[in-house]
Amino acid sequence: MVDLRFSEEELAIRREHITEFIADRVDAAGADGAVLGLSGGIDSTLTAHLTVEALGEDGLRGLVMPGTVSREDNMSDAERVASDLGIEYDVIEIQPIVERFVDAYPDSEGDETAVGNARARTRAVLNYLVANHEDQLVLGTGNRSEALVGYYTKYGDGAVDCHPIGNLYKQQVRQLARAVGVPDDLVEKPPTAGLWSGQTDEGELGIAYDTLDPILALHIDGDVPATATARLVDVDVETVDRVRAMYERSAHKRAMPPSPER
Ligand SMILES: Nc1ncnc2c1ncn2[C@@H]1O[C@H](COP(=O)(O)OP(=O)(O)OC[C@H]2O[C@@H]([n+]3cccc(C(=O)O)c3)[C@H](O)[C@@H]2O)[C@@H](O)[C@H]1O
Ligand SMILES: Nc1ncnc2c1ncn2[C@@H]1O[C@H](COP(=O)(O)OP(=O)(O)OP(=O)(O)O)[C@@H](O)[C@H]1O
Ligand SMILES: [Mg+2]
Repeated sequence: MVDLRFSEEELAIRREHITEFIADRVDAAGADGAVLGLSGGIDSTLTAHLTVEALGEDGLRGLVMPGTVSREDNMSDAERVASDLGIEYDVIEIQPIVERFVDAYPDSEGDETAVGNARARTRAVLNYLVANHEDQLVLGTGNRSEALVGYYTKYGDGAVDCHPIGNLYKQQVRQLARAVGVPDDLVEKPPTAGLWSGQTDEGELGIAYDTLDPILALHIDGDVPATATARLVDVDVETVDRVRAMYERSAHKRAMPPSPER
């Protein structure tokens, strides 16, 4: 299996690079710190840790935003992260807001994707409500694996001012999370978008991150042909082709909305 984890030396360099990036973005914007959504998952937990390293505990506000499908253990983990880091945080229930959207367009009721994405977009509106009012930047928590396959909600969790961990594949997110002291139970729990009940990233994507990451690194980022990638990762070539299809189908999420040339 192809291993994308960093050497100790490279890991330390990456960690410093990301904390400098966060401090530089906030400084360049003339902002008074940053805000991010805390879900109890590894991406937001790692981003919060690195932001406190960069800005100090006064530089970050966390928003814990449960909805009806949010698991209670995830929400208590999110509050534990905020308390352990010593940052200020608010708990905001999104269900009443999401219900208003569904009431406004009742045909959407029961559509898991549409309503699930409305949950992610409701959180984005709240992030920006706080950022505008507190003069802060909204930090994204997306990693490179999610970005390349488009596994996020356009203008939902994708609506942010910068992506501090956006260059790390999920395996590397786990490695850096351990290094900065994220508790093992948070590093090891199955990633979930939490948009509907029972959802997991690997279940919905149909592939484990330990398989997806090397395919992305070799075939998408490294231009290694599909057949060679399949051999190196020990999967069939159809799996590599399926990942390429996800990458191509989601190109619109990684680009500015286009206009006619003239
Ligand atoms: N070719 C194209 N050119 C321009 N725009 C295009 C387009 N194709 C679709 N679109 C637009 O994009 C929309 C579809 O994109 P979008 O609204 O994002 O919706 P979609 O990609 O269908 O769903 C979001 C996916 O991301 C997952 N997710 C969401 C949030 C968080 C996480 C997580 O890991 O935590 C994962 C979620 O489980 C789901 O699988 C369409 O309704 C259309 O408006
Ligand atoms: N209930 C929630 N409260 C606050 N923010 C949330 C909530 N659910 C999702 N988010 C925001 O949306 C982001 C995207 O979710 P995503 O699941 O990709 O990351 P994660 O939960 O941090 O990590 P993991 O992928 O391991 O579940 C989160 O990092 C967080 O910023
Ligand atoms: Mg999650």
